[in-house]
Amino acid sequence: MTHADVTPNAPTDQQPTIGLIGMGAMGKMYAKYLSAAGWKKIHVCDLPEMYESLRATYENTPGISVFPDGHGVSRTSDLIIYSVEAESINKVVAQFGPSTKVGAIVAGQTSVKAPERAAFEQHLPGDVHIVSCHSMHGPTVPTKGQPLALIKHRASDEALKMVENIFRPFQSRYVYMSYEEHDELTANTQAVTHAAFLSMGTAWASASSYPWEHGYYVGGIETVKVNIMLRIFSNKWHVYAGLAILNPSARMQIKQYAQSTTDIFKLMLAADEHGLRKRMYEARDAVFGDAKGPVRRPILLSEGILDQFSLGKKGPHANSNSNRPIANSHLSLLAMVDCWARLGHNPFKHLELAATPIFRMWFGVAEYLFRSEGRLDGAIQAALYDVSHRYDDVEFVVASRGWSQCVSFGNFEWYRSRFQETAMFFESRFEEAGRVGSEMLKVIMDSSTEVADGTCAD
Ligand SMILES: NC(=O)C1=CN([C@@H]2O[C@H](COP(=O)(O)OP(=O)(O)OC[C@H]3O[C@@H](n4cnc5c(N)ncnc54)[C@H](OP(=O)(O)O)[C@@H]3O)[C@@H](O)[C@H]2O)C=CC1
Ligand SMILES: O=C(O)C(=O)Cc1ccc(O)cc1
Repeated sequence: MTHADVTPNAPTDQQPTIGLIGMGAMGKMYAKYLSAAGWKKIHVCDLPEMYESLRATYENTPGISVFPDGHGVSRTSDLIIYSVEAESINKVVAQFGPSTKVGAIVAGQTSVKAPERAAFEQHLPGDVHIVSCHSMHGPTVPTKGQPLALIKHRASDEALKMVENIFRPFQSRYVYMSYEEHDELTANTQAVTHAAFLSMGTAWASASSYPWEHGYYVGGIETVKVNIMLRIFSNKWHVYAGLAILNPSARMQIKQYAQSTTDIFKLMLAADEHGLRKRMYEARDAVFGDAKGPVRRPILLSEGILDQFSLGKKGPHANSNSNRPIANSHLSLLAMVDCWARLGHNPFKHLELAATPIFRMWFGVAEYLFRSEGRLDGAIQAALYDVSHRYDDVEFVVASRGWSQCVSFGNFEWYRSRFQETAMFFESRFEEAGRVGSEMLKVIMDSSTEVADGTCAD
């Protein structure tokens, strides 16, 4: 038996040593699952100043040994996973890569692979394998059933098999791709989706308005917008900055999103009903045309389900007769589908391949809106003639252009301050939103996995 075939039940001396460099949210998640599965030799480190506190954290966790830095981890491990900031990957691999054990396998968890690939190619010795990875979900989402990208870049089949076996306890769904395919896919799914939610947050913060307080955003689709926005702003800024700024494909997609937002807003201001309807119907047909997707149950079951996860109470602005939220232009969603159409994307393909939970939700609400003529026409009418959301819409246009410029300039400091300023505004609700958001993702993910007749429920 070789390391490649071994399971966590094997005697300790026959098990591979698994190294984790970077013990932030993702490193800790991997340590937790791998140790719980019974892998008995897990060597971890963070920055040297974290050594003592990491030792204290793991002193009673079976299988985990803490090292002062990445040299010890690299020299002793058969599989080394770098889970550090994308912006730092080059520096960290330059430091510890040369210490990699002969014949070991090296992986990275970074959400954007272009810098990781360059760092590995430049700094790793020629006698080590590169099989990279990316768990396509945040650290608090259970790994079971989620896509886990595996990138066999410079490696033997045996090395890939060993990585598959080590990660098996995650019960994730392996998706095989190249480094380039990874970055193209995540630009299409993650980067542009985040642009929409970052813009919502910045727009609401710029208007100094908590969306759950004024009654417009407390039901149905609005619940998804608010909960996911809060989830993103409660995560680390560098995760979003890295995957947008360092992904060569992301800039253009985010720019198109801002352009779609602006174009639609101009049609709204001009009350150009014919122009807006034509553009939205064309976008809908391009993205949701019948031939596009497999027949399956749509992602959202009902507004009733979503309403359970609302952070606010229906207030005076909610339409109390029908108990449904008031009409909204849904500018962020009109722009999303328009953007997918103009970029020639087929989000069904992305869903099948490797969608993150947030993309899945976002696609779900877009589908919910666009696959119902009544709902889409309601949004178009509201966009053209109901001015109650205009204040939010104008803030949204400005915010989406701001995020696009920020990503285009590639300035991490600017990104950090934009992100943190908005995050500060919403901070008091992060804890509750994390809990409610996780529950919402779980219920909706569970409801979206079965194949059914493809019709959209009310
Ligand atoms: N969070 C998420 O939702 C997901 C993140 N990812 C990706 O995973 C990677 C890690 O993300 P995440 O865990 O969230 O980020 P964190 O900031 O929580 O963790 C990164 C850790 O690496 C540490 N680190 C930095 N330099 C070194 C070094 N030289 N030696 C050892 N440790 C070092 C950091 O220390 P310090 O903080 O002091 O810099 C930090 O503790 C990123 O590339 C991210 O894009 C992938 C999937 C999901
Ligand atoms: O689901 C999302 O898009 C998230 O925001 C969480 C996330 C962030 C970074 C990743 O590399 C993967 C998942």
